Amino acid sequence: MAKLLEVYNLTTHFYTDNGVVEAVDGISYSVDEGEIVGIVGESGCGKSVSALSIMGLIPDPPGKIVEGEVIFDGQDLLKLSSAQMTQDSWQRHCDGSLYCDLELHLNMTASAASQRAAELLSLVGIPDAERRLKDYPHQMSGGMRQRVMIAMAVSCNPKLIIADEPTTALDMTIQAQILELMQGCRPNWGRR
Ligand SMILES: Nc1ncnc2c1ncn2[C@@H]1O[C@H](COP(=O)(O)OP(=O)(O)OP(=O)(O)O)[C@@H](O)[C@H]1O
Repeated sequence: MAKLLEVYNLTTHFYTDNGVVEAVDGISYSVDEGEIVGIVGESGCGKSVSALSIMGLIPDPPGKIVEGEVIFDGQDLLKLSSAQMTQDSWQRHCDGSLYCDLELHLNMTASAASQRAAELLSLVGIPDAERRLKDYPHQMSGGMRQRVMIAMAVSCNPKLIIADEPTTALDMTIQAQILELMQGCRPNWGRR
């Protein structure tokens, strides 16, 4: 299977008043197309920082990626400028609504985007999805908001999703449903 993501010797440090925190210390791994890779480790071992490093979201200062390569789809992401990273599809799910994502990134008409957004909300287990589409975040429960984020993550059929503790705020039943959903809908992420 083709390699989708290759991480070599990724090393991220934070330069704090109390010294250098070697948060990520030379990790290497790869992810094939359609493959699920789990990263486990004790609290503070660098799981989140390694994910943020890949996405170009390390706050600099105090953080810095001091070494490594992150090859996604044949391109070294660490060599891209921040403007290129922002323009690129990498960070498109960091803001905006589900509906706007569909309109902007898949060039859907407003009514098609609305219909697909309702489908995606149903897919992640939000009841009465059409009505809920018009809700503001504060009108939803924490678990619902988390499921909307997952719907946004899968909405544009991404090749890769980096999910950092995607089920933490959810109860056990919903946790299982979300993991099943993420597992079951790759590589087309639920697209019919
Ligand atoms: N902005 C920062 N400034 C200084 N140190 C930081 C910063 N962000 C993270 N760290 C440090 O980097 C290390 C790795 O943190 P990270 O959040 O990646 O851990 P984690 O493995 O995801 O932990 P957990 O499982 O508890 O979420 C920790 O020692 C943390 O204190």
